Amino acid sequence: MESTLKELTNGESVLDIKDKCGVAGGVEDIYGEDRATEDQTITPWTFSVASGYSLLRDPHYNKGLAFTEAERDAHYLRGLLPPTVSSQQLQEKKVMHNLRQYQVPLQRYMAMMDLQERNERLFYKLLIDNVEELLPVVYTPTVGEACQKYGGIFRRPQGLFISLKEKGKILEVLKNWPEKSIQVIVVTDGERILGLGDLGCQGMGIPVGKLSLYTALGGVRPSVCLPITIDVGTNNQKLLDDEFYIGLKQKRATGQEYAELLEEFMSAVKQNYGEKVLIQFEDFANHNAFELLAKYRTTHLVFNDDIQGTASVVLAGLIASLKLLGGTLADHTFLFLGAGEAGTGIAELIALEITRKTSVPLEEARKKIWLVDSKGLIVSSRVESLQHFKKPWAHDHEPVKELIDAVKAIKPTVLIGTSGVGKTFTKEVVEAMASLNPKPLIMALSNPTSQAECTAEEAYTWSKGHAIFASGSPFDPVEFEGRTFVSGQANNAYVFPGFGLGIIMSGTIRVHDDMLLAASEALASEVTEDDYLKGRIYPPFTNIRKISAHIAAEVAAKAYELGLATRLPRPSDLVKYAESCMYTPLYRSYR
Ligand SMILES: O=C([O-])CC(=O)C(=O)O
Ligand SMILES: [Mg+2]
Repeated sequence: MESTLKELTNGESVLDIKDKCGVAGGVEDIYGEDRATEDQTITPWTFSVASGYSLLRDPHYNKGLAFTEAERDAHYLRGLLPPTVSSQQLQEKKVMHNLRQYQVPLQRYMAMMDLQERNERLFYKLLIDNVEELLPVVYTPTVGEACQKYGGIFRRPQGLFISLKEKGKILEVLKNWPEKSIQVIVVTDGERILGLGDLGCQGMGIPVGKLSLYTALGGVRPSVCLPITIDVGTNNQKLLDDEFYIGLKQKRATGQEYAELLEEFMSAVKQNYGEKVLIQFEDFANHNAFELLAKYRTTHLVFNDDIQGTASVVLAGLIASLKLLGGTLADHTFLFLGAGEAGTGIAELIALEITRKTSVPLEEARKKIWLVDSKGLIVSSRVESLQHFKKPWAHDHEPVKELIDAVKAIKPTVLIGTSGVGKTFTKEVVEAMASLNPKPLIMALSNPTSQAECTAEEAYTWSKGHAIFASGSPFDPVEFEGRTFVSGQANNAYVFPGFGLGIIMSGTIRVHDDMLLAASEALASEVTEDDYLKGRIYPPFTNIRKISAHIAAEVAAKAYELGLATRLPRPSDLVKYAESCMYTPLYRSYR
């Protein structure tokens, strides 16, 4: 029988044939056991109740000193713990105290990662209760440094690594992951980590960090989150020469080889987890980011955080800022430094919002938006040589090389930095913005802090306290002439956790741009009078779970309206429903 099959298959695998005949086990066969033939291997999963030593070593269930007397008896923990029984609150106090002893941010990051590996609920309790203090530790800016040094500080693997070595076996690799039910994947190929460039396999810090925010900020259960790094090599010579580098030591695969691996990955994910797993692309280089989004947005539930998430957050800040600046979006003129994923993604969403609010056609709306890239202002005479995602922004104007000259020529009311290059909003640029506008809106979005186009202090002092400022990475409040300015953090972290929750809770199968607009409106409406008085156009992160519930509700409402939601009937109160879906990190009692 087997030899007949092999003859019949002409060398193709039995799985291929099964696929073609449409008899594959498909998504229901999550272990691949039905579809495997006798000569194919499957994973021998076992499930058992954790107890004793293994319970203490299981981060999902470990509670450390918080195991009660009864639990210590029932779960064979006697003697494995010292006599004292602590509350989670006391544990939290202790860990926060210990963390604050570390002066070096990277040590805090490592301590937090160790905690996540040791006691997951305590990790999330800390992150949720101390979000303003800990966000810069597990996320930008520290996560950037962690990725740069990832090999050196590597202890235990986190997430799933899919490299060129796994070509042809990606489905099996997915089955190696211990959780079977996955709702969100954040995936990177490490080619453009924040504004730090190609960090190859060490980009893993980003999916891990983003997903910890999915849980802490958006309330998505940790067990349904899967961080993935696709390793196709790196062109970063420093890493290739680094003996501690953890990735493939080869130059990046490109072209067909790259596309095939990604195609196998996308198919395997859908096959293994079904239609409703959200795949968030993160920190891919421009060319791949745009292509992957265009290629998969009609067949998969995909979301590019750098193009779409950043756009939604920045648009929210712009909508909110109208209370301070006056006018409508269509009355403003926007100038970007940087015409990559973030720049063009934001530009497109601003134009879309203008068309939704007015009768202005998209082509006209785009004319209010100008972009500068490394070669200068994007103008129509350059159109032939422009990458396709820049072409819509090539307006009629004479060539301008420098940003400062573009500011003087275009006279923007809003200046947005998405260049990935630090210190590019010079004193001259900020002063020019301030001379053109009573309240210049300046956003320095590049991450981490070292790549910010200018600092909060520079924006306020150079504009003599007139600028409204927001940045991608956080800055401390700034004192200027007796006033305290608190800047907002225009980071996609405001939106993606709530956005993802909205999609998951409604069973939405595709991302639609109108859902991004809904998220922007929801976030903008959370800015209070008190925030405006301090000069901020984003709410503080302290209330982020409440904000995420609102974003989730608005995104879900839009999905239902568009007929893209599959969870029926639609809950009548979506905010309440979102809140009820959210993970809480309090310990549970064990029977
Ligand atoms: O990770 C962040 O802080 C924001 C982001 O997506 C990026 O800079 O690529
Ligand atoms: Mg990113």
